[in-house]
Amino acid sequence: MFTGLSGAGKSTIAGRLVELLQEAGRTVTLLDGDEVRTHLSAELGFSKAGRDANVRRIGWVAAQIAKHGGLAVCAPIAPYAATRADARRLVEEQAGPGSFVLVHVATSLADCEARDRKGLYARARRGEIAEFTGISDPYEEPTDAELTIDTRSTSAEESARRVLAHLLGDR
Ligand SMILES: Nc1ncnc2c1ncn2[C@@H]1O[C@H](COP(=O)(O)OS(=O)(=O)O)[C@@H](OP(=O)(O)O)[C@H]1O
Ligand SMILES: Nc1ncnc2c1ncn2[C@@H]1O[C@H](COP(=O)(O)OP(=O)(O)O)[C@@H](O)[C@H]1O
Repeated sequence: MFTGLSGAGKSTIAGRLVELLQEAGRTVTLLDGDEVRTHLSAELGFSKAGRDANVRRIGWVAAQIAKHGGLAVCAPIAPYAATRADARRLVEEQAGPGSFVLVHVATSLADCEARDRKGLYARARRGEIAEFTGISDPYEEPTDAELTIDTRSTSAEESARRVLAHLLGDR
């Protein structure tokens, strides 16, 4: 599971990771934040309860996939440590210790805001989006990530290859 602020680079790195896994002959399911919000969590908002339910659903689906030997790559913001821990527990209960890998895409708020690819930070600063992660809603930095990625010094390609190496056991 990737975690990080909006615009940190989760989807970009996760998308490339999926391609690399497929090239390595692995079957992989991508549970991207935006797609999950459209298909699995359409009725949920961005309150703490909404986010928790969303991330637990992702964890549950990933656990089912992992249980049957598949690989799920997930890329939600997942701002709450306890909820990420729930997802970890759900997956490890089904697929064993070490089967859940947390990747913190640790792009700073200042950098995400400078990119502001979707214009969401500007809207959040104007008060047009309530409860926006990093602006008016919390992001709890992980202390239990298996990998931490600094996108200032690591390209998306290199980041995806680092995660791939970790997943394929080349640690
Ligand atoms: N209030 C608020 N806060 C944060 N993000 C918001 C909000 N409203 C809409 N969006 C858009 O929703 C995307 C994040 O959804 P997630 O499902 O990943 O969030 S969470 O894990 O449930 O917290 C996020 O997408 P990414 O930019 O890809 O992370 C935003 O585009
Ligand atoms: N080193 C990097 N790794 C990942 N994305 C990067 C990097 N440098 C710049 N970017 C850009 O940052 C943006 C990240 O957007 P996205 O992947 O949708 O983030 P998220 O899914 O975390 O919201 C993209 O436009 C991407 O091209």
